[in-house]
Amino acid sequence: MTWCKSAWQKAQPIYDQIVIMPFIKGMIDGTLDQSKFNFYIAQDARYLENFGRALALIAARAHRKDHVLDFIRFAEGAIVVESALHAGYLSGQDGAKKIEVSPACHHYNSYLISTAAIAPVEIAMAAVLPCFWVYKEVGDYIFEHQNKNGNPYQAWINTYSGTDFGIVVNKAILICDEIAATCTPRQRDAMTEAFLTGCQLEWMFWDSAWRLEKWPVMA
Ligand SMILES: Cc1ncc(C[n+]2csc(CCO)c2C)c(N)n1
Repeated sequence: MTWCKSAWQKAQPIYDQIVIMPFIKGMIDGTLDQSKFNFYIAQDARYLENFGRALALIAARAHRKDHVLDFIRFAEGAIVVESALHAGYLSGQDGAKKIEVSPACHHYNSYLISTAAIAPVEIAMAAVLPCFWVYKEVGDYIFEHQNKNGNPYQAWINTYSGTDFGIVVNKAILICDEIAATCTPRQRDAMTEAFLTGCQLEWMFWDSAWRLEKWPVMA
């Protein structure tokens, strides 16, 4: 079995808990409270900037030249393409108002940047894979079960269930399998651990938006 298939099998319990989250159910039927979605989008803007930087760091550290190029393109996608989706949802709101990063977003950003900067590069690649793969699976799941009548979250759903995004995700999966095939069992286990951590952080990101998460103590 490929590394990706076995990693996904291990992540299945996390994925199963993601698709039943109230945030996801709300996007499916279109009833998700606008304030929770706005919180999510605002946090995601802070996340995407860091994610783009993490991908650029991995590009710089990749061993194969074709992987350098792939990760440069992923980084561009994170910053440019995704920002367009965000701009659509945030239009009409005060773009200059930079919201405070939530604890879950802060934690995810720190994990991505530190892993991309100093972990062995195969672990860094595994750590960012859930950002692609979980979104593809969740996007497809929502698309299949959605209420299409005036769902305010249609643009989001179309982005992550679309074929263009599918091609990018398949590329990220293929790269991890290519790298895992060159690794020792111990390195592959470390990749799996990083992959599972990324999946947990994806769950936490949606959970924090549902709770409009705040810092437990403030100045
Ligand atoms: C918390 C969070 N995780 C993953 C994504 C999805 N995503 C963001 S950038 C990118 C790759 C390049 O387009 C992908 C798949 C998101 N938006 N927010």
